[in-house]
Amino acid sequence: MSMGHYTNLTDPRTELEVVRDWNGVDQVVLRSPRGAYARVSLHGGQVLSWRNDRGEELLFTSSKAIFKPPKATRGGIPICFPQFGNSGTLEQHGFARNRIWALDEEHPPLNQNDNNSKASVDLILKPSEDDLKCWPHGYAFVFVQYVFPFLL
Ligand SMILES: O=P(O)(O)OC[C@H]1O[C@@H](O)[C@H](O)[C@@H](O)[C@@H]1O
Repeated sequence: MSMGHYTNLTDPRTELEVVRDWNGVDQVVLRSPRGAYARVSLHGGQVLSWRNDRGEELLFTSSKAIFKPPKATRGGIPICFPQFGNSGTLEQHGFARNRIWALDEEHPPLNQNDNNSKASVDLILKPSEDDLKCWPHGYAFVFVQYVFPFLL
């Protein structure tokens, strides 16, 4: 699999790999030359870990987190869509946290003119028929680009 299609790495020293988690879901792992680290799961398109170059975890994950679909992971950076909390008729924080996202190969980088060293991960969620039945407001897809500025 060509990783270059999935991320916009402006620092060629950055290591990137796609690994499979214990549920068979892909995760994108980024490592900077100085040891900073990020892990993004395609389950929910969620950032699960972000560590600085001193190895310190910058994101909270609950000790009660359940890392198994269809339960959303409690912690990291979740994508709450199309509702937050119980503000609508859907499951808490919407269904996007419980879907398997895809790495987006087609979207052009949003930060094309920014020469700072960094890496980004592009993710896309396309609605299923069932999604459109329970949330019939019509949308083509949800696109998310995470930009990690630690890769210096
Ligand atoms: O427990 P979940 O579904 O992962 O949601 C995370 C948290 O989301 C918050 O919005 C709620 O106030 C918390 O009660 C909840 O624990």
